[in-house]
Amino acid sequence: MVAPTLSVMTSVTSSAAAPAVEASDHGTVPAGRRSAVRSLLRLWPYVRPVRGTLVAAALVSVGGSALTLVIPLALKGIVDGPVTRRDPSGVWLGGAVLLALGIAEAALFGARRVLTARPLARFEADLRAALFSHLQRLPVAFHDRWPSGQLLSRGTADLTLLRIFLSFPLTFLLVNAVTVVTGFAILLAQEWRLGLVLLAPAVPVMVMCSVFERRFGAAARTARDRLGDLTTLMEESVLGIRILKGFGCHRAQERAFAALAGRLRETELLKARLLGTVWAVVTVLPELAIGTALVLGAAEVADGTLSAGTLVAFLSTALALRWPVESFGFLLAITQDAATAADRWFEVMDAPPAAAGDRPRALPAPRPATAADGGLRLTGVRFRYPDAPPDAPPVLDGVDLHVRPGETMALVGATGSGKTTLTALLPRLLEPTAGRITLDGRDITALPRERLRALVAVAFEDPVLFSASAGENVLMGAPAATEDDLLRALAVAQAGFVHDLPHGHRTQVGEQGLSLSGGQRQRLALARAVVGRPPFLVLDDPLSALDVRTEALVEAALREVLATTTALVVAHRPSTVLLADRVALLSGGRITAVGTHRELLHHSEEYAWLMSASGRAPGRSPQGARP
Ligand SMILES: Nc1ncnc2c1ncn2[C@@H]1O[C@H](COP(=O)(O)OP(=O)(O)OP(=O)(O)O)[C@@H](O)[C@H]1O
Repeated sequence: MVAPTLSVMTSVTSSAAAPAVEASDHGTVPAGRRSAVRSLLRLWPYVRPVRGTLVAAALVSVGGSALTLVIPLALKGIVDGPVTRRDPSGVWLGGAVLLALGIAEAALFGARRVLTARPLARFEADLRAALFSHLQRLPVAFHDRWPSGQLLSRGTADLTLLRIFLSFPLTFLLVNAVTVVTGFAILLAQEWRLGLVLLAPAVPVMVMCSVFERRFGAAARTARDRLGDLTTLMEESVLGIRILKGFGCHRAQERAFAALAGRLRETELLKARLLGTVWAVVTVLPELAIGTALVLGAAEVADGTLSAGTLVAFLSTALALRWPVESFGFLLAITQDAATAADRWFEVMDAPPAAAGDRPRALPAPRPATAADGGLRLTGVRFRYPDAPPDAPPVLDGVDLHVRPGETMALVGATGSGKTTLTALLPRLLEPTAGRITLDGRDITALPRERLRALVAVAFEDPVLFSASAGENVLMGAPAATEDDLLRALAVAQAGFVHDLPHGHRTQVGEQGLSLSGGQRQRLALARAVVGRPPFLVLDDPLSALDVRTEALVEAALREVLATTTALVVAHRPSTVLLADRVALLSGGRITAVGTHRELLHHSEEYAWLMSASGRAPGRSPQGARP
């Protein structure tokens, strides 16, 4: 069994080698070829249910922005009318109209927020639920490859970013575009020469925005991936706190954290610099244009070719357009962040889930089941981990094994010989690269997964418990089981300690069962495996964490359970081997010997060595057991 290890150092060194803007390992589309619009459009199926609300919010915002543009026109009317005529009541009336327009504008923008809050919270929740459910269906090989922090950040911060994008930047990208086009039409209609002066910066601003979009997109991707690495490191540090403290590694961990956080900071600063540059350009160029228009317009008013009211209205409109224009840089930045978040979400969602039934590759033609097919049979099973080095031999290389109906077979092999890997093939947590596994003559790939997992129960060497009550943890093995089944399973696994907990089996056992001892967790995991009375039982060294007295008690109870099932039990010690009717020796990726414990002791030097405490190696190395 390969225990989960801290991947901190790996992630730190891999990131250290990375350039300032690099691609992640996890299916990143190179920034140059990526289109933010295409990435965001892929979200359409999830946006569709809230499209009505978004359109309504956009219309309300357009209404608000239209009022923003109407206010300068009302101002022109007041300046050219009551102010020029020195009519106080007209000025008061004009002021009241301006106030009403201002209140209506604020009300419309407020309404947009109210309209979007609830549907967008639902949109975010739907994406999160879809990701979670997909993660549950992805094969173990996927989870072996992906660091947990990368998945956590994609299911949390990235989705919040997408909701924020839909609630504000998306609407304002559209609304501001409409406002700017309309505003310039009004400006050109009022005084076309001054309007052209204001339009002059449009070309350099557009070029700048396109360069910015590309570079910011790459930086946004790097930042989100680095945030994922940081999340992984934090999660591992919290889960592995006992090891870190026990080995005094917390300083090294802090250094690793500081290095990763420093790299994330660098990327965020790069983003800020890019945003600062584009913001400066889209602010300064229009300001210069407005200044130039002011000077030229004042000269025209002095010449009498332009009314003062028109100049006031023109400049008010130009000033009203400042924010929509300036905000483009900032809105583009959020759009890039959101497109990156969408890419990262789809990278997980695009990973194919484990097949529900048949394996896609061709199976040998089925033949009628015979009595000899009963029990558990592995024929020519090969397995290689997808991330193993290309020159590494397969972990399993032609395993042939038959566990007869009702028999208990112990599986013995040197450490690293592939015992845990073999047990993971039976409930299809891993898929063989070649070969066939049958249960009572039925190919496991032809069984629906739920059916297969009801037939085969597994207790792994590393007993994982969840943040739930002790009883709920056991009943995960058979949700339909009754209280009597639960009590029987607890008795079989010698888990009577549960009754002494403050609330009996309803006591919460804490995150990952860390409030329990290793032996207690192992007994609960054993109870979980036997609670559903499975016809096939796979136990990976079920007695390893028990003291000698409890081991004897569990053994006695296990004998009763094993008598009623077909079982494969990974064993490291003679006491566990003695639970079995026969023993299979796994060596060099194959089953090299099968027989009773006594027979193998006599006929297999490697087996005798494995079972002895002498430490004297046989003629060949048992480690990996390859010549
Ligand atoms: N996810 C993985 N990716 C690549 N190689 C792996 C992976 N998991 C295990 N291995 C390798 O497969 C081999 C078999 O591992 P496995 O855990 O099945 O051995 P084992 O016989 O159960 O060992 P032990 O007795 O120590 O529990 C080992 O060399 C291990 O390094």
